[in-house]
Amino acid sequence: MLRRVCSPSLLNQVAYGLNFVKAVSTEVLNPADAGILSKARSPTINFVLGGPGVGKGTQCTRVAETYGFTYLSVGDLLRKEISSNGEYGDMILETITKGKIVSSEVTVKLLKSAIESGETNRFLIDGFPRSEENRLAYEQIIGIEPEVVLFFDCNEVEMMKRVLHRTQGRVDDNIDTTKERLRVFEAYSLPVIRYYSQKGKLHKINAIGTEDEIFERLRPIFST
Ligand SMILES: Nc1ncnc2c1ncn2[C@@H]1O[C@H](COP(=O)(O)OP(=O)(O)OP(=O)(O)O)[C@@H](O)[C@H]1O
Ligand SMILES: O=c1ccn([C@@H]2O[C@H](COP(=O)(O)O)[C@@H](O)[C@H]2O)c(=O)[nH]1
Ligand SMILES: [Mg+2]
Repeated sequence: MLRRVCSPSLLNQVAYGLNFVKAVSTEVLNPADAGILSKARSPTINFVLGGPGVGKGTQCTRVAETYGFTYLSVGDLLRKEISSNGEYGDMILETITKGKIVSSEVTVKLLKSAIESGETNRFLIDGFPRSEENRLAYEQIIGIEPEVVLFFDCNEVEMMKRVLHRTQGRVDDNIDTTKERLRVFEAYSLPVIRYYSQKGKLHKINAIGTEDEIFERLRPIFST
C-alpha cells in the first residue's frame, strides 16, 4: 500500500523527520527553554500554502496589513540568512538555487525565533510547512496548531508565468528551478495540504484573477 502512494525519497524524508524530531524532543521538554512554550502568551498561527509564484506573498502582505497579522515568509527568513552570511547561508543558497527543500532543522529554528520576536501575537506564515517532514518537526518543536490553512490553487502555466514576470532578482526565478519547485510542490507539499483538508482546516482559494479579486475571496475568512 505504502509503495503505491509514497516514493522512496518521500519515505526517506519522513524517516529523516522522525529521527530529527527524536533528536530535538528533549528541547521541547526542557523547562529551561526560554522560547515559545515557556512564555505566557499563546500565538495564533495561520499557514499559507501554494505553488511557486501563485501569489502567497502578495496576498499575505494585504491580509497582514488589513487584519493585523505579523507576516512571516519562511523563504524570506532563509534569504535573510544568506544575505547576512549566517551559519547556514551557503547550504540554503545551494538548496534554493536547486528548488529543493531546506532541512526542517534549519527552517523550524529560524521560524521559532521569528515567532518569539514577532511584533504581534497573530501570525501569517507563508510557504511552510512544505513537506510532511516539516510539519512533523513543527508540531514537535513549536507545536501550536494552526487555526486556518490557506491553499492558493492555480494551474502550473500561470504559476510559471508569474514567476518569470517577477522582477526581484531571485536566484530561483528561472524556468529550470521553477520546474523543479513545481515537482517538489506536488510531491511534498500536496500531502501537507491533504492533511489539513482532512482536519477541516483548509481554505482552498482560487488564485486565478486579479489581486483585488483574490483578496475579496479572503475577506470572509478573516473578517469574522
Ligand atoms: N493575481 C495575480 N495575477 C497576476 N500576477 C500576480 C497576481 N498575484 C501576484 N502576482 C505577481 O506574481 C508574482 C509572484 O507573486 P508572489 O511573489 O506573491 O508569489 P508567491 O506565491 O509568494 O511566490 P513564491 O512561492 O515563489 O515566493 C509577482 O510578480 C506578483 O506581482
Ligand atoms: O519552508 C521553507 C520555505 C522555503 N524554502 C526554500 O526557499 C525557496 C523559496 O521559498 P518561497 O516560499 O518561494 O519564498 C523554496 O523553493 C525552498 O527552496 C524551504 O526550503 N522551506
Ligand atoms: Mg513568496
